[in-house]
Amino acid sequence: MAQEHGARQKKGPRPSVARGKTLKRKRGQDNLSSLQEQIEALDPKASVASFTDLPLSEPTTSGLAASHYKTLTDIQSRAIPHALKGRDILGAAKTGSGKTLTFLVPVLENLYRKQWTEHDGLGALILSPTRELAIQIFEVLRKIGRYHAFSAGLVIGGKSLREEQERLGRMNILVCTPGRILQHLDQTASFDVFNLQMLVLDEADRIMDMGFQRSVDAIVEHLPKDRQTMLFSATQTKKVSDLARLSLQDPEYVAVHEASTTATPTTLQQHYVLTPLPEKLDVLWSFIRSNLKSKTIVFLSSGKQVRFVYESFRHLQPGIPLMHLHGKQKQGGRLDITTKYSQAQHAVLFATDVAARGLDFPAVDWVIQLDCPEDADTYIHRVGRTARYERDGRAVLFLDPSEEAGMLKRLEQKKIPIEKINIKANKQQSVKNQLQNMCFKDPELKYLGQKAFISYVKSIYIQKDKEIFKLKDLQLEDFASSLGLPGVPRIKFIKGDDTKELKNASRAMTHLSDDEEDDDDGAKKADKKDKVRTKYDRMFERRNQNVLADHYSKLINDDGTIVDTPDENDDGEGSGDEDDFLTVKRRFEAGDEDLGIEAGEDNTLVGEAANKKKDVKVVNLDGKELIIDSKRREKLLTSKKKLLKYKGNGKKLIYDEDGNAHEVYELEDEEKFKARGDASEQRAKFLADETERTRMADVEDKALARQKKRDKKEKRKARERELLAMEDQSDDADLGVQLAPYQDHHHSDYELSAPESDLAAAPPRPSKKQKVFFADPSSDDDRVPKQKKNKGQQQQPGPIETLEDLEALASGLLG
Ligand SMILES: Nc1ncnc2c1ncn2[C@@H]1O[C@H](COP(=O)(O)OP(=O)(O)OP(=O)(O)O)[C@@H](O)[C@H]1O
Repeated sequence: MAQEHGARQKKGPRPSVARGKTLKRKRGQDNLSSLQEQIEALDPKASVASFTDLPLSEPTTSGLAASHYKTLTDIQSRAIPHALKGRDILGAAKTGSGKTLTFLVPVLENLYRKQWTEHDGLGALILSPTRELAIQIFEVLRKIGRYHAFSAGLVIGGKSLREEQERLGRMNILVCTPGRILQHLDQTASFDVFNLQMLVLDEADRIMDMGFQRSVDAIVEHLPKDRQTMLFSATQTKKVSDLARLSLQDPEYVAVHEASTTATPTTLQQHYVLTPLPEKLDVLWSFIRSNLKSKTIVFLSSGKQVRFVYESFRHLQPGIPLMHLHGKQKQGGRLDITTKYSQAQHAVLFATDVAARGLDFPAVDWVIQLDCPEDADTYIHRVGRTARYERDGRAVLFLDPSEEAGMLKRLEQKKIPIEKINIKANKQQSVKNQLQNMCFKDPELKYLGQKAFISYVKSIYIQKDKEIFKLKDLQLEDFASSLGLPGVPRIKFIKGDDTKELKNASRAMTHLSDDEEDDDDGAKKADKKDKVRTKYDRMFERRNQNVLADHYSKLINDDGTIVDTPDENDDGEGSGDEDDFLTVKRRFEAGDEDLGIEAGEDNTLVGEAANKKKDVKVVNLDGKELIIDSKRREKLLTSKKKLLKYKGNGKKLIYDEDGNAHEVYELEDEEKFKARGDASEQRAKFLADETERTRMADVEDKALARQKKRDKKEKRKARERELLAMEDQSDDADLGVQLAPYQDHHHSDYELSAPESDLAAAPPRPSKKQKVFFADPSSDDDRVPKQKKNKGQQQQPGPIETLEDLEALASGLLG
């Protein structure tokens, strides 16, 4: 925009064009003041039926209409008016009731009424607990915000920090995951949030719980206190501690379904089946075989469980597409799966709780909880993936007899109606023998099975609610054999493991490392202590080492040296494996000749070759040892640049007034030093002083960088205002009108808009034939729920289909 105005000033606008623009601005200004008046006059308690009844700007109204949103849902009609008036909101409404629009509409509107431009910086920050949900929110924002001029970005990790850094400073609205945005707040000097107007937490109870506690508190520290804050969730509470942490000001608690008799959608049928742990997989298999024309999500307690069930069922070929989703997959794969599953008519998705909250997969028929959820809230969110926005859905919870009483009590406390059903005996099939066969033939699958077993047992062990989860009551031996395993894997527990912490901690940091999960007795403990061991070391120490995939085998050198490669894509939020933090010293193979590198005068390089046939050790100044082969050595000697690598770091010298060089820290006279007191005290004091000095310097640097940026922005804005005023003066002479600059942004490069495909038709409903798997205990009737017509269900248009699409989106500038 600044460029545009600069050019205009030089040439001078043609009178007719300028008059047209002035008129347009005047109209905009009038509309804006009238909108402001309407908002002030708006009675937030009056019921609003249609979006056109709300005092919304033209771009938002058009965006909603183009996305086929006409009437408001309950939560929308009760919360949007408060939010438009700038109130802090605590929004609670059932799953699938339209909470996303409830915060997105006010975000767009409140920034629009403030005439937010790119020079104003970040106006709204929307936090989501998972990447998938952030992507989904971002897509809805793109749909309804398509006629606005704001710039919006998606910051969810999984791509280069630097690329994001470059663009962040230009964003008006950001949708992000807590970890990644905190990284930017700490590290990106150009990213300034001093002007932030709105903070939104979707799935707020999840974001405020222990897993994100530190990140959220640190994020909030960066934000201005004077802002509008909105919290939404299907399991939202009025927890005082949360309100204090976010400094909410007199929030409006909008709990639409608080008075409702159930906490879950009324269109959802909920059942549980009593299935002893060793029979779970048989029942699940039989269910899938009987519902080949359905769309189902199966929730399991860990990524390892998900992988095993997915891989083994895939081998068994049930006759329906199978997919799997868990936090350890790479971002591209995760995106691919969510897109494919969204578009699928019939499919089974095996997932961890990464898919439990917020995801709006269209037309899901069944939610199966193969593993019991950790609490009733998780239950509510999992089953909420079906029966969304006026649709029907069915949910089935698998309970081991030991879990039944405890879980039913918890569900009742949360007003969740659930009924027991039985499995029709004639529909049951067993896959136990097939799994045993497969594990025998395919060691890789057996290995996955062992991992699945261990992770399941551990998941039960670390659960907090011991009224539900009783490890000692589970038939573990039979469970292991139901997975096809020849024996029960040995497990060692560490006391003090905490469910939430474990779930959220980077996997690399958990106590539960692979060596504790081994069923192997061959690994020698004494050895383990002395060596630096990688995950590959541990794999090779296992008895079942032939289970390793080709990929791992390639990592072994001929002589058995193991090469560990760092996972560049591991962003700490999902990809990578649990032990990636362990690395071995990189080792080069021994060469034929000696290195011939002599110690230099400054002793930077020491060549040491005891024997021509042996390794050559190079010790650099930092004391690191490297072993170099002959070919590499030759190359090394020809390349000064490469040699620099072994030279260690240079010394920093300071010159005094007489031009004499000094080291930064020089030894002082020993007597003087002793006279000043105890050495350790002096050391501690020195460290404390230096730490404080660097901290202060860092604070000053950051403040300076921010101030510079603010000044620059201010200058730019002042210039823009000046130009507009000049234009106004000349136009006023002709027309006597005032200008409003925001209209100029319309359809500019920074527009928050993208062409959208129209809504896809809802997939056909499952046929009657496929729904005869579960039987009501009180009757033999196979009656199925009537499927309601899919009234106005908003399908995901799914424009983000590939990683490239996501990168393009995440890069921020849309239009
Ligand atoms: N006013 C509306 N008219 C028609 N469809 C709507 C309306 N509001 C929301 N929807 C649709 O309802 C579905 C659920 O909306 P949304 O994802 O916002 O629910 P939610 O309350 O956030 O659910 P969850 O608690 O699971 O996160 C979406 O497909 C959305 O397009």
